[in-house]
Amino acid sequence: MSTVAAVFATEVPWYTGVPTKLLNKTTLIAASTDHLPVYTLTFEIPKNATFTGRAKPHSEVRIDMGDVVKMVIPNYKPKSYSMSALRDDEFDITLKVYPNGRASGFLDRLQIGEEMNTFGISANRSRQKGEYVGIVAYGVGITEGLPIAKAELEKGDAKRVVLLWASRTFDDTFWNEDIASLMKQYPNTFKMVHILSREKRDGCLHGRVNPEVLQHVFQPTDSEDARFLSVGTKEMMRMTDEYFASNSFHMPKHHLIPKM
Ligand SMILES: Cc1cc2nc3c(=O)[nH]c(=O)nc-3n(C[C@H](O)[C@H](O)[C@H](O)COP(=O)(O)OP(=O)(O)OC[C@H]3O[C@@H](n4cnc5c(N)ncnc54)[C@H](O)[C@@H]3O)c2cc1C
Repeated sequence: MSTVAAVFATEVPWYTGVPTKLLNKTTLIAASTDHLPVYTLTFEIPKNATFTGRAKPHSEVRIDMGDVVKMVIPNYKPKSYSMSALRDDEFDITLKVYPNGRASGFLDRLQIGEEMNTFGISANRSRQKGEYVGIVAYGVGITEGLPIAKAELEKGDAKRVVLLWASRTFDDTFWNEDIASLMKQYPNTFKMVHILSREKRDGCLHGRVNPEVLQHVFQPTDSEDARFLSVGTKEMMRMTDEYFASNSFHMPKHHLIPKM
């Protein structure tokens, strides 16, 4: 074998990731007949790991820019998960486990102390500044929505950050203490709105997200300065862009973090 062929034969593809140990599993919503379970998995950040190609170190994942972690599911493929928290030596992902879900099922079965391959990847986004930030999170999309809302509040240039979270019922929500503490910390800047499709509850909107709901929830003083983000399935995000456009917030002009 020539030297070049030998190098190619041994080179590990960039999307293989590096072994990453599961340290902890926290239940946010327990499995029941009515609710799919949601867990936070805490992993140790691999030390002295080398990343090539588009893979990047976990410590360089920019939660505020929509970067994600790729969880390499054996005999399947790398699947995207938002990093819900990043600390010096650890990171979290928060996931909903779907019935027969290939990736979420594997992650659910991973035992504390076991390793799986993971890597960080850039979402290739830039941020548009604006005094008004509106975020719509659909279901488990809050795993990206809340950390970005928090990051926007910490940056300090937004005068208002409004987060609309669409869930089936209030029992499908989690992180309510984190949300309450953000409301306490930023009483004049942060506003949280829940919309529930299958429950009527005081203090929450009822129904599905539509242009009228968005107009009611997001009321920037200066519409030119308004920036929005929606987090959900591709179809939900495309639909939300259309709703915003019908309210005169045309995308990508009003995207908070448009793709470059
Ligand atoms: C950029 C990005 C970030 C993401 N971040 C997160 C995250 O932080 N947490 C998280 O839990 N997931 C996240 N996801 C979704 C995740 O990548 C997987 O798609 C999800 O875990 C389902 O994969 P699965 O293989 O378990 O399910 P599959 O085997 O693909 O599907 C199993 C069943 O579940 C249903 N299903 C799958 N996905 C959804 C869905 N989103 N809503 C409703 N039903 C569904 C399918 O229709 C099917 O019936 C993210 C996706 C992207 C693109």
